[in-house]
Amino acid sequence: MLITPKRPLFGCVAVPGDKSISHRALLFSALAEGDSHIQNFLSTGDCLSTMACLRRLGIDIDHHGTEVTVHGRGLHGLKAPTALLDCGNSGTTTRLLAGILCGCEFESTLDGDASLRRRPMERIITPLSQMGATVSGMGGCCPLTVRGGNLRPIHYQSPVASAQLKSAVLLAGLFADGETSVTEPALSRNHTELMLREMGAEVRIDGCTAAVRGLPTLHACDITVPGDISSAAFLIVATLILAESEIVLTNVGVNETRTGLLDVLREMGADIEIFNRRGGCEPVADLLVRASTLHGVKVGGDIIPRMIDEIPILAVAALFASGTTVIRDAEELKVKETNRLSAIAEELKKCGAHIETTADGLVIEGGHPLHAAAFSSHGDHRMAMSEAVLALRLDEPSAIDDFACAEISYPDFLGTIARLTEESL
Ligand SMILES: O=C(O)C1=C[C@@H](OP(=O)(O)O)[C@@H](O)[C@H](O)C1
Ligand SMILES: C=C(OP(=O)(O)O)C(=O)O
Repeated sequence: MLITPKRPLFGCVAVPGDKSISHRALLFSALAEGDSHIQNFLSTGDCLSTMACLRRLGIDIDHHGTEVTVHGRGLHGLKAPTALLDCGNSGTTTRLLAGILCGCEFESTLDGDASLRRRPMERIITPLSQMGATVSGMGGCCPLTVRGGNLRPIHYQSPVASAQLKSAVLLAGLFADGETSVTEPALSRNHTELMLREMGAEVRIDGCTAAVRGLPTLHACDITVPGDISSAAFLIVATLILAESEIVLTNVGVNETRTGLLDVLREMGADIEIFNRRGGCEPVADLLVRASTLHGVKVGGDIIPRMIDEIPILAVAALFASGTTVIRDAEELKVKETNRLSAIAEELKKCGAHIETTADGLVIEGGHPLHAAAFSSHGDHRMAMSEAVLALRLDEPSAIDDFACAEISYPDFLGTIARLTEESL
């Protein structure tokens, strides 16, 4: 894919539905009694993997683009699959579904692509085994075989702030008689807690501890998925770094456990207004973003889980900020679709960036001259879109290999950029 430098972005756009919430809407609706209707569903790679797995587990799902109806079969309604459960590229599918399968009295195997097979599953194997399930992986990775049933509640002190780990334990906790809780070192996204509560489960949230009481009856719901702030992030940074740009992003999910990037960009000097706040258990808002003069910042600690998927695009913003940006406490990026810390440093250097990795983050010196380059996405959607945003600001067209992986979370990303550019003519 060849990306040419662009004029300002201008106009109004709604980003696609939130990936994390789309996964959860499917999974939890399957465990509910009755039909759940989902609107603005993210109908792309990862969420379609979740849908295919649920169908293999005997759930009927009607799917028309962004509208989905899940015919829930209740907490104990999943059927033994006759084939492997293919989670594709999706860590969320694997870890959340593993938690649910621990409550089912049959054996099933979860597997996925080469990237997924490298991602650590030991982090869920440990607590799920403590609950009484039999979960085994190849060297702590996929393929993962789960034999469930007869679970006991636990309190789990998680070594890592991970919503996927937390959700796996809480979902297994739905099948255990009593309260199952997870305490994490910093608060990760809380969509599981909010949606389970909305569906009638007894959920307790106390700082970094989330707990669920087992054996609830979950009731079917109408769920409208907010726009994905992790997808909005690419358009926000593109607008900030392309002079004279001004865009409005409508219907963006602004759950506080996801808005770390907005806080950091504002601290860097970004002109971002959040208005029209509305919504139910998952708040949404519209964002007005204008091109801005940015300066470097130090980022680390509890804010990192609130922007865990936005570090690659923050690194791109930092290239156009004066001074140095230091990102710490981000070692979790090493176990995403690719090692995002080394991949960002390797790729951004290709266009002349001054960027180095540290043990747990990145140091980026902004303001150096940059030039067009041939980038690799490393097969990682967030890398591909970060590189595309960077390419918009380079002197000549830049190439990105395997850009197609962007479809995992934002299929029409380049079309959206093209439309916003035309509107500025
Ligand atoms: O729960 C979720 O939907 C997600 C949690 C995060 O992963 P971790 O739980 O591994 O931090 C995030 O990186 C991923 O894109 C989606
Ligand atoms: C890490 C991500 O997703 P997952 O863990 O579900 O593969 C992501 O979308 O950036």
